[in-house]
Amino acid sequence: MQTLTPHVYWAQRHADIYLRVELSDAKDLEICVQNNTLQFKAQGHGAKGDHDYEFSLDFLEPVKPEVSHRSTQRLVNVTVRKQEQRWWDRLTLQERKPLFLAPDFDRWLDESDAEMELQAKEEEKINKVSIESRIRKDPYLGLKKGYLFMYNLVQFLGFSWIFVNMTVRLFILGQDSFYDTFHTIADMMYFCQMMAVAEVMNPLVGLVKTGVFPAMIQVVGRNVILFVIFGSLEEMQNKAVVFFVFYLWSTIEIFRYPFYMLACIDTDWKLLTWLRYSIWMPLYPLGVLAEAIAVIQSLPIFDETRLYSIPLPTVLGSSFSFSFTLKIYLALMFLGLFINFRHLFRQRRRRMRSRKRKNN
Ligand SMILES: CCCCCCCCCCCCC[C@@H](O)CC(=O)SCCNC(=O)CCNC(=O)[C@H](O)C(C)(C)COP(=O)(O)OP(=O)(O)OC[C@H]1O[C@@H](n2cnc3c(N)ncnc32)[C@H](O)[C@@H]1OP(=O)(O)O
Repeated sequence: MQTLTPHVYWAQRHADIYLRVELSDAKDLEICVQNNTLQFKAQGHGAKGDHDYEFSLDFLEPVKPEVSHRSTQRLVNVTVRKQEQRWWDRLTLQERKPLFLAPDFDRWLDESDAEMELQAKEEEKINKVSIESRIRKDPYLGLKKGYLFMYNLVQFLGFSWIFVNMTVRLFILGQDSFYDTFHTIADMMYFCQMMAVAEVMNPLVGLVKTGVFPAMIQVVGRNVILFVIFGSLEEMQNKAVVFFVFYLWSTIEIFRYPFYMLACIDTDWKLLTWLRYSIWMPLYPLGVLAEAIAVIQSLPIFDETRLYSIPLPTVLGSSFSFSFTLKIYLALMFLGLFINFRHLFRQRRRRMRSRKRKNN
């Protein structure tokens, strides 16, 4: 039988050379690398029909002696590993390309595309390792996510009940609904705000990756208003300010808690994420303003009733009024507003940046 040369197509990556030999039903394959030269011999059906086909290639740079190959009905794929991972200017030592050799455009990449492919593979590998190690490191991950999901669900239901109840009452009763908000809503608000103490505990025990201090400002700030100002002064309970404070609190929470619920199941709804990280901008200052009005309205009542006043020895006066503490607290509220506004702004920027990165 006459010995002929098959058509050979090639492509490269930083670590490998790929050869596609156009030979169908190839048998008696002999493929090896000796002295940096690939020797290929096989019998099969090529351009000139059934024959023995062979070729050899002197590589431009050193390759590893092991060769892997896989033959299909239509062709033989040969992979040769480069000794050093780097891009070659051409395949063969001789500058003139052998006539039987051509680029494999199905696998062809230029150097920068191959670099990007390599980078993507590396990133995929790193992600896989980090996911695997996270799963391996934390056997309670499912339990933690389950707890957080349930916590957020309960809070979402609580605040939704408050929000819907207040909205319906506003539509039916108009401004009259302002004055008995406390009596209809307070029990549920007590429940939700007592539960919210978990929001300080969660980052403390490492359940969520966020600062303890902003959560503490938020929870302490609201609970002072709810339990000390509204809860202990009956005179405050039928004031319109209760409506505004409760309405502003619940408006953010009906978006924040479902956002967290979705985060627990690794889901992200664009609109919800945008709302969670945007509507605090008008709501937070308005909330602090409403809370400050409540504190200011309570000052004369504390002075009158002497509630929580500390009796002093007669030389120092009769007693230390709680309203003095509240005046200091008023200043702290605006400091708290500044700290949390900055915190929320950073969270928003971080979140939007990571979203942009994901989209690119
Ligand atoms: C030391 C005591 C000082 C006392 C000083 C008193 C000063 C008083 C100042 C009072 C000011 C308070 C005013 C306030 O009451 C007014 C209002 O509320 S008005 C209504 C508008 N309000 C808001 O918009 C604020 C809402 N609240 C919050 O956003 C949070 O409470 C806050 C702590 C401010 C910020 O939340 P966080 O730090 O957790 O940020 P993120 O939401 O971005 O979360 C970070 C990552 O953690 C994950 N996470 C957090 N919580 C959960 C959860 N429950 N379940 C699951 N996952 C959670 C979240 O997914 C983020 O993960 P990733 O980074 O992967 O995205």
